[in-house]
Formats: sequence, C-alpha cells, structure tokens
Amino acid sequence: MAPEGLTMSSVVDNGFQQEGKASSKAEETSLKRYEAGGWLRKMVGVVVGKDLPAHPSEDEFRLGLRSGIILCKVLNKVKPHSVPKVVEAPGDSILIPDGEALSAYRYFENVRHFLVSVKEMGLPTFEISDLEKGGKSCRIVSCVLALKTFKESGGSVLGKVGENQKPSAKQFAIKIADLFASSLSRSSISREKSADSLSSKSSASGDVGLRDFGSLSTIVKELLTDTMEEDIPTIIKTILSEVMEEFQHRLALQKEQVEGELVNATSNDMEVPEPVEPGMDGVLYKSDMVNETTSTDEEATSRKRESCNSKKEIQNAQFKCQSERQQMLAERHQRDIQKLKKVLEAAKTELHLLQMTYEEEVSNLAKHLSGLTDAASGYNKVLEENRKLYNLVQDLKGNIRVYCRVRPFLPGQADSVNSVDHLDDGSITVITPSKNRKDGRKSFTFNKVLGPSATQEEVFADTQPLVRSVLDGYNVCICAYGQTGSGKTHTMVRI
Ligand SMILES: Nc1ncnc2c1ncn2[C@@H]1O[C@H](COP(=O)(O)OP(=O)(O)OP(=O)(O)O)[C@@H](O)[C@H]1O
Repeated sequence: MAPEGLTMSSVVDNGFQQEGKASSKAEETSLKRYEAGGWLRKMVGVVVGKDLPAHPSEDEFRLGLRSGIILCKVLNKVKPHSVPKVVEAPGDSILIPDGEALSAYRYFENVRHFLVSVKEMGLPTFEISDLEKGGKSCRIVSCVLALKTFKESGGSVLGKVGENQKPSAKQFAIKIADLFASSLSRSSISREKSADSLSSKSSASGDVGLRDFGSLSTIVKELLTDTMEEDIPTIIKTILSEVMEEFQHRLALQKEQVEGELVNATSNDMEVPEPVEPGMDGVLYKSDMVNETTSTDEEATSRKRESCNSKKEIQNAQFKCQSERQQMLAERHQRDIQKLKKVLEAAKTELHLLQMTYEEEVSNLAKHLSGLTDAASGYNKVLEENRKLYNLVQDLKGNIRVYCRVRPFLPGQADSVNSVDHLDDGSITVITPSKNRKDGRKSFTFNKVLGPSATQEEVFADTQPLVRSVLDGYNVCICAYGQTGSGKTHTMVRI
C-alpha cells in the first residue's frame, strides 16, 4: 500500500523533474567519493593526504584510509582529542597494500578509536572490514560526509539513527510520504533548489538516508533497499498502479486544457481558462492520499496561481503584440489604398479631360468633313454646270465646224502662181487664172481661215476645246479634207 500522506502526483512530479538531472547510481557514488576524498585532503593537508588522490577510485579511497591515520587526524580536527593517540606510519607512506594484514598492533587501534568516537557523536559508521578488499566503500563515504556535515554545521548532532538502526519499511514509507508531500511546495523551484530542499528536509528530519533521493528511480531503489522483502511486491504494485492512474489523469487534463485553449484562441477570448480546481493548475490529486492542508500546500497553490497569472500575462502580451502588428499592417494598407484612390481619381480626371478633347476634335472634324462634303457637292454641281455650259458653248459654236488652212509654198516651188487672192479670219478668196477676172475670183467662208504662216499651236488652239468635250463624254470627230500634198497629214499629226 502507498504510505499515508504520499501523493502519487508528487511522486511523478519529483521523479520526472529529477530524471533528467540524475545521473546513474555509479556516477552519484563517484561524486560523493570525490567530495569525501577532497574534504579529507583539505583537512589533513597535502603532505599527510598525499596517498589519497583528489579523485580516488573505490580501491584508492579504501586503501588511502586503511591505516586510519587520515580518519583520526580529521576527527581530531573536527572534535579535538577524540583520538588521543594516533599510531603514525614509520615511513613516508601510510598506504597499506591489499594482502598485507591490517596490523592489530599498528593501525587497528586507529580505526577502532575512530569508529567509537564517531558512533558516540551519533554519526553513521562502517565496519572495519569495509576497509578491506570487497568492503562497502559507500558506507565509509557516508561516514566521512556525515563528519563533514557535522563540521560545517558547527557540531550539531545529525541524528540518532545509524547505519545499524534502519527504520522499518512502514516508518521509511511514512518519511518518504512526508518528503513527497513537502515536494508539492517545490514544483516551481529549480531542480538544484529542489534537490537542496530535499536534502535539507531529510537532514532536518534526522533521516540521513533520505538525502540521496534524486529521482524516482533512486527513491524506489532506496525504498526497496530498506524494506522488508515480503513488502516489496505490494509496494511496487501500488506504486505502479498509482503512477499509471495519475499519468492517465494528467493526460486527460492536458487534453481538456489544450481543447480549451484552442476554443479560446478561435473565439479571440483573451482570458486563460481557470484551473479545474483553484491552486491545482488543472491537476487533481486524490483526496484519499492528501488529507491535510498544510502551509506547504498553500505555498504550492500560491505558486501555481502565480504561474497561471504569469501565463495569462504572457498570452495577453503576445495577443496584444500580434494585434498591434495587425493594426499597423491594416493602417499601412489603408494608406496605400488612399494613395491608390487618389491616383485613380487623378487618372479618371485626366481620362475625362482627354475624352472631352477627343470629342471636341471629333466634332470639329465632323464639321470640317461636313463642310468639305458640302463644298464637294457644290463643286460637283458647279463642275456639272460648268461642263454643261461649256458644251453648250461648243454647241453654240457649231456641231460642224469647218476650218481652212493654206499650205505655204514648199521649198523649190515657184511662188509666181498664187491662187489665193485674199484671206481673212473667216473667209478666203481664190483666183482662177484661166477664167476672166470676175468669174475667176471666188470667195469662201469658214469658221476660221488659217494662212500659210499659221503654226501648229494656232491650229490646236481651236481644236483643244473639242478634246475636253471628248473627256466630258461627247462624241467628236475631226477629219481633214484636201487634194494630195495639200498638208492634211502635216496638220493632223505633225507636232
Ligand atoms: N503648212 C505647211 N507648212 C510647210 N510645209 C507643209 C505644210 N503643209 C504641207 N507641207 C508640206 O507639203 C508636203 C505635202 O504635204 P502632206 O503630205 O501633208 O500632203 P497630203 O495632203 O497629206 O498629201 P496626200 O494626200 O498625198 O497624202 C509635205 O512635204 C509637207 O511637209
């Protein structure tokens, strides 16, 4: 059965917290041996303690103290005149190797006087055989450390329970329960402080053996060491069942707590959920295991409340910081949006002005185009009218026009015989020499008469309007009539 007053939650707490710190049992034993050896060397000086290394092995430690000289000298310094006469070594070395019997007449008295004095002081002792090969050096270490504590505490008696006066399993369990109960107040303290507190608590209770508890495994080992064999299965069974129950209980509570935090985070609720029970930080302890409310429990409750409040403050600070960052980001975005809005408004205004300018230009272009269209229409009308008038003029000039052109004399022709008597712009008089003068003279009228001196340009000037009438769609025919060699081809073709 679990000892009365022992809470498994405190056991689990203490065990898990100390598990990381606790080294192996061998390491702890070595550290204690080094501490004991170092203190003995310091007390007796380097000369006397030359055979005791600063970090002795188990055999070196045992052999260094085998003569009892160092032990007696140290004891006389802690408590003067405890060993009136110390048997000194004849040579430089006090090291007595294994195999050489510890001489009763030389050194036996040293160890015996030491053990008697130590026992009278109420300190834990050891057996003389522990100094022999195969002996328990840990008991020698415990004795030396107890003597060291005695010296450092100014000579107070540590307790009356010696190595040979082990408590019963029940008494041991009750003391462990007290120790575990006190650990409730140390849940928020560091491991070192926790270990020191544990040690001081043990010392104050007068139980030297409890000082070495550093982890759950150490506690169990020590508990089993000092327990009757027939009680071991029951104790282990109870411890395991309680540990499992407590572990499952804590898992359930942690799950509930995590779910609660998630719900709070989702709803932006800044408040941290209250513990299941005030001061318990969500941890429920079995009421049948803790029946009394002590000041230690109140301190633990206070610390847990402070821890809870600190957690709340941290979460509030984190939410506040995050909220401020989000607010700053939102303000920056708002400023950017305002800038973009201004730019957009300016672009809209510019676009509107541009659109108005384009509309005005398009309107002007339309007006110009309309004017051009009107002008073109008027032009066409005028042009048609002009064309009609032009051709009307041509008609008025005569649809059939007859022109007369007189060829000059060709080179080598005699100009004595000239048949043209007279010519003017519209008529020509021709002379026929074989007839009399009156009958031999005949006048002809033409639209125009061109004399021998008329050039090709003068002839074309009267023909050019007919070419325009051709382009206007009128039919025109120009032909030449005259005797051979009179100049028809020359007039029509020659440029
Ligand atoms: N106005 C003129 N000025 C100078 N020479 C001209 C003129 N008219 C005609 N001649 C010359 O008179 C000659 C005869 O002219 P052309 O051949 O044009 O006559 P034609 O009437 O066409 O003769 P045909 O009926 O035989 O064809 C040509 O040598 C030509 O150069």
